[in-house]
Amino acid sequence: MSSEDLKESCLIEVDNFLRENEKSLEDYECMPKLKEPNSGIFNNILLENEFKYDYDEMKILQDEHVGNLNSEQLFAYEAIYKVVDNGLGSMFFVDGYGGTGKTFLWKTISYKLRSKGKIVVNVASSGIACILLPGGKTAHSQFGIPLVLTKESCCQIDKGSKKAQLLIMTNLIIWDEAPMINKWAFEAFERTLQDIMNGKIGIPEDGESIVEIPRDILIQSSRNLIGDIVEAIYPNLLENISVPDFFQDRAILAPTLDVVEEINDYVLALMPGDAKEYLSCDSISKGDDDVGVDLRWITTEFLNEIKCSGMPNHKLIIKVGVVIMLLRNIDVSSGLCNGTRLIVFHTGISVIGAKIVTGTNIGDIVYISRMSLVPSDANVSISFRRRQFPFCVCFAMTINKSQGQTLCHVGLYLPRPVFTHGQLYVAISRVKTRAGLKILIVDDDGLAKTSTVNVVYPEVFQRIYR
Ligand SMILES: Nc1ncnc2c1ncn2[C@@H]1O[C@H](COP(=O)(O)OP(=O)(O)OP(=O)(O)O)[C@@H](O)[C@H]1O
Repeated sequence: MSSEDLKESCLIEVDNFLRENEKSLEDYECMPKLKEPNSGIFNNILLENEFKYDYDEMKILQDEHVGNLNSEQLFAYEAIYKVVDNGLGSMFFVDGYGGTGKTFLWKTISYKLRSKGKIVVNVASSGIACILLPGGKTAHSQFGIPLVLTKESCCQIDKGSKKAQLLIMTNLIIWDEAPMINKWAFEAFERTLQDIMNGKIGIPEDGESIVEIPRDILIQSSRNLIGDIVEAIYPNLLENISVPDFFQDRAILAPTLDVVEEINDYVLALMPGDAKEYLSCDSISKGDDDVGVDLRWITTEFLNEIKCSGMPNHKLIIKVGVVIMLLRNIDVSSGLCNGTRLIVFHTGISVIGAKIVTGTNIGDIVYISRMSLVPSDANVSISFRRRQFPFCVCFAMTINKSQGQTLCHVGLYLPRPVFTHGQLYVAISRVKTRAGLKILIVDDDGLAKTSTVNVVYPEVFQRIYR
């Protein structure tokens, strides 16, 4: 092969990789171009990718899946397909507890429509859920939803852009884990759709009620509240610690980060072995002097104190055997995404060795190094960077972080009620069986209660499969 041909082959290969991620060499001025550029249909890679599906293969998959649908899945499948096929335009909210086959339904509908040459855009609110959808992406990346949202936000989709063309031609949008995203994200997306398509869908939904929790699910509390919930979910911790997979299917959920940290510190202290401490290196983002804050007051110690959602703490303490959760999408194709849980087996100076225990790559061994992270939390008004391992300890996790996980034992600890629509539903639907669910609700005096404020339907408890 001549060096010219070799160069062309390399460029084709690079172009193919870029196309898988909805870019091409044409998007980069500095890159050499292909001799015969692949302009594709409509000169739009997003549409090109949607029309790449092999109709016969989709038909086979569709037949396989439809034949297996249970009656409830079939009902939803037929209702949705009828509306899409007739171009009627509608919105469906498909409600189902964890593991009852929602993703299976999305797949079936996607195969069916794709086998007919229709376009289905599959998104999920979290990275961990989107890898389970055929051709899935996070809602943020697919719709250009801003990381920092306000009431007036719009998505970063320009009229006439490739993304706008795709949305105009789309027959169905499937949004998995929808309740777990800030409502401003939907409002931003709706505004954007109105802008590029002149349409309006959906009506506001809201509601709040007191939900009485059945006795068999409640934890009878002593005065050691955290000890009680830990014992309910991680019984006889010291004896069971060496049992393979003991931690794999268990987690305690709580509404806020401070409570989650308290539980994690408690369990960490119970575990045998030497604790290793990893400190981050924090710095103000360069050139970010427009925040209206006198930067002379922002000391390193001040930055170190900042704790926010989606960001590891300045001080990370772990031991061998500890369960951790990734806080960034590192390599989605290898199952290393935001929300993946792992168990630490090596605590090196610059790398942490861990085994994946959730998602698509269970059992894989990975080594994680430090990375530079910036907060995406809208409540953090200072732009700063933190160089730290991109994970947190996760015997307990926030309800929001638990989306996409299906577990055998879930402890829900509510020292204060859930605070956003759908949160209690998400927490409870993480568990596979009613027997695996334990809830501890605490009043202002630290005493166990039997009810909590909620914004979903009480029937949820009657229909968890036993
Ligand atoms: N009708 C079906 N026939 C065969 N297998 C099914 C069917 N429905 C679901 N499953 C299987 O059950 C398991 C759980 O289903 P699925 O992942 O679709 O649930 P889910 O409701 O999306 O869960 P979660 O809320 O946790 O995301 C999967 O392995 C799926 O393949």
